[in-house]
Amino acid sequence: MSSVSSTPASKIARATPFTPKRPLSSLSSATSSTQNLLSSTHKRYKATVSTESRPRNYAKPKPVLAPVPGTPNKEGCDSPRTPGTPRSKSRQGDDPSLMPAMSEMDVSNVDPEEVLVDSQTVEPGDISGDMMDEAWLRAIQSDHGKQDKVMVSIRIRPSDKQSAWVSSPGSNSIQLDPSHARNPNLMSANASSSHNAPPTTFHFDSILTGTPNKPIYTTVARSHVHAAMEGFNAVIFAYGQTASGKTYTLSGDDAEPGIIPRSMRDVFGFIKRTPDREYLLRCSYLEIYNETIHDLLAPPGSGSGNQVQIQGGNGAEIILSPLREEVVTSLKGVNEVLRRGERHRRTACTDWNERSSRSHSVFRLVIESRERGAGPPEEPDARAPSRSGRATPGNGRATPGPGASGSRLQARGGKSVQTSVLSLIDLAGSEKATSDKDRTREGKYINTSLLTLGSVIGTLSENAAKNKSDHVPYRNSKLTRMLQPSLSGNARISVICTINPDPGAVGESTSTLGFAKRVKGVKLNAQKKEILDTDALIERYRKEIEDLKKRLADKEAASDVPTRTRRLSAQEKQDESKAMKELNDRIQQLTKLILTSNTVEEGGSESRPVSPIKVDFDMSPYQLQQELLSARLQLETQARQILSLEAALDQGSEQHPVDASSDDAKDKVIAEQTEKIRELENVVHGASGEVGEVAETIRKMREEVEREVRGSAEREWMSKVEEEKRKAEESQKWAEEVVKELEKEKKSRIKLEDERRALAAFVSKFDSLGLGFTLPSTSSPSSRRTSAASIVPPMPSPRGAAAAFAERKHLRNLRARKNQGSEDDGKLVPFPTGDSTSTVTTTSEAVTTDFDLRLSIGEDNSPIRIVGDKKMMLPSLLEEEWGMMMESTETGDVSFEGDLSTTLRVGSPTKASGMKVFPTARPLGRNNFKENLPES
Ligand SMILES: Nc1ncnc2c1ncn2[C@@H]1O[C@H](COP(=O)(O)OP(=O)(O)OP(=O)(O)O)[C@@H](O)[C@H]1O
Repeated sequence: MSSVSSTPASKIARATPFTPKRPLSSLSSATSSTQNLLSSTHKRYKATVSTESRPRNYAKPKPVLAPVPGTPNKEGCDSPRTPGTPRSKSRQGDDPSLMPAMSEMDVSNVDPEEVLVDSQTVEPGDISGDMMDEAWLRAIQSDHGKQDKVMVSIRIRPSDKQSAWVSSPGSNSIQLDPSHARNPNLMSANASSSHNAPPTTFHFDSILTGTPNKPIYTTVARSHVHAAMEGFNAVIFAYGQTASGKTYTLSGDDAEPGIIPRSMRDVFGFIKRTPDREYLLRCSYLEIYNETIHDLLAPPGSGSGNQVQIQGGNGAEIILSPLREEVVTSLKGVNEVLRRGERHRRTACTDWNERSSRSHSVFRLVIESRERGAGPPEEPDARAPSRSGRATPGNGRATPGPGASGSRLQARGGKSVQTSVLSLIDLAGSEKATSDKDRTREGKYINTSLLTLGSVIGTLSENAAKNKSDHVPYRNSKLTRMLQPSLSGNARISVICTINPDPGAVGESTSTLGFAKRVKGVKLNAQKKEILDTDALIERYRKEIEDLKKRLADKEAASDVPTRTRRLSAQEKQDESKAMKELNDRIQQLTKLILTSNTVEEGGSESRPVSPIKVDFDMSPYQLQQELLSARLQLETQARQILSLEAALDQGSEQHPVDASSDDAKDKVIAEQTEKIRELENVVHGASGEVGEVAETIRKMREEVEREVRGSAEREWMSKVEEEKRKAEESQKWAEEVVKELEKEKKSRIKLEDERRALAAFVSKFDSLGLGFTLPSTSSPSSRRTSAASIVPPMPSPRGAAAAFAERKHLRNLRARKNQGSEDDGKLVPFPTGDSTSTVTTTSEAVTTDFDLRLSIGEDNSPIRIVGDKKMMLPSLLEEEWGMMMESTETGDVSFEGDLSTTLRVGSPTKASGMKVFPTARPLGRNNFKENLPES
């Protein structure tokens, strides 16, 4: 065993503001024991050397160690100052960039979804250069939530004097050097204690020494920071007499950053290593000065004068209002908040500490996290009252209190949101009365609140040790009231008790170690806090109901002893009826949520709802089915909620057994709730009946629609068939008539042909007898007209009768045309101009008798002119058969006017080949015929 001694002064020089101005009386040489203690403590948590642990520049040794409280040294304080008005205008004006009002990151000004931090957004510079010891990480992670004890560590401040305390290297115990057993300070400390002989040996989780802050962080804080990141509330605080090194441990300085800056770096490191979650980080900074809570980040001139009130809560949760919270997304942001808060902290030069904390300061980080890649946020129910949180003045938005009961981050896609609070607390140090009036007054407040903390811890530890439930006086100070949720169990707690090893401080050190010992006895039961979305909540309710039913059954089976036999104190009765009221409120709230859902008619005084579904008869059967499905789901949800209400009611009775004096009131509450449940059941049954009716209506409607559809389709098809039949009959009739006409036509043609043949035979007979005569040449109409005028009895000539016959026929036709033409004159449709001459295609196959000329010019029936060698054609035949108009040209060609669709037949296919057909540039007007026709 070796004595705990000082650290060499050359190794403890640090930058301001923590460097006291008072010179050290002497700087003794270092003893190896301190180093040994340190190394022995930390070898269990080996981590690779970080940049922060590299050797510092210790070239400028500075006196840093303050005297023990028993030896005030007034010369040390150049000008004692009271930081009574820390946020005076002049201070605010120092650096406009640090003015809180300017911060854009006030939680009430930002959209939480926009400021989430995840592994991708963390800057490399924001995380510690340390390589994580994987084994260590696994060990602490498996331990999360299991620890039911406070972690207590002792940090011995380096001293230039002979230490009064000894500790074996590698041991976690500390013992008072026997030579100091009769130390007057120890005796005076003992006098105020109820113990006969003060204990002089103590065992803790770790005994730490030395100047470096990194091993301190690794040993006492890292596991708790990780627990907070995993969803558990965590509290780390430093306790000890003034000038023993609490602020140095928590905040440190530029050369040796303390627990707060290191834990913030670790937070970002943790996020970097957790790629499957996203985080919302908010921090606040406050202090308790003379039993008043002040917001260190509040903007200047805020209405409440920066004072914060503790509101409501049943102890499990408290709400601080108004408290500014700032969203942080980087280490830089956190450091800025820290700097701003520290500027406003109340420190003063005291007899023992150049920069003594005159208040308890609390730095809080609210951590909300959610699995990444969840669906869109669930629509918050606007009608649902806020379950917790406070209204931020001026904007009406809720901000959760330190109990972190309200979540800014929305649960979504069945994924829960984890919420936890990491609180890092630098307590003011206990101190003796000083010559300064203000300091003495502050000291009184500090000591009172520390005493209350001590007695709260003492009661808690005793309750745990003796399985008692004695009243805990949390409300006796602001500090204990604020720490109530954590101290009553729902947090992982690590306490660092700092002591001054000087013989002159043995009394205070013993007292600190006694406090540390009591803290060790406090039992914890930290629970993760999760906020669930609807799907997850329903699932959770279902499990909870099953669990509760099982527990109830077990209990009933295990004991017949009634649970309501316990005797309660007045305070406990009050607490219980309050708890019952809260339960009642919660049930009412849930009831309201159910009743204000769409199933209830707005403003209806009756609890029975109207039809949960308004049947829209324009909906398709499919839509109606969907409606029915959603109604069924709604019904199931209501049924589950009723079950959970029943379970909550059962749980309430189980957790808060009532004594005889308040039975009536509680029975009344239970009767009210039972009545409400009955009403809800009516609602559900009513809804069920309605759903049945709706289903029947839908079924009938569907049948009707199907009948209707089938009927109308059949009718439509029948009318179509009728129509087709009618058309077919008409076509048949028409075809029959056409056939009849054709036959008639055929008969008349045969008759005509016979007549023609007979006539031709007669004419040739007539000619063969030499009775015919020859007409003069009729190459042109004019010449024909001349010939007609000077007509002389014709002389019989060979084929003269035939020619005469043809001529007569021609003239007859022309006359007929002429008569008709007088009606049609000017109505002829002109030929499209510009058409080129087309060669008539002939079908040489038609060699036997006739061949077809298929005219392919245009689609209309415009007249055409056929030009060809007269000799090659049988004009008379053309004229006779098809009514083509023949006209002689000067070249001796003949032209025919006819119909485009006409099929021309000529007697000699070979001769007709090469005949040209082309559209006339100008239609042949009737007048031409009139002029050219000989008078009959
Ligand atoms: N482990 C340490 N190594 C080197 N210097 C230390 C150490 N602990 C404390 N000091 C120095 O001792 C002085 C007092 O420390 P500190 O201000 O942290 O004490 P405190 O407990 O916070 O006091 P108070 O309760 O009055 O605020 C400071 O100058 C600080 O730098």
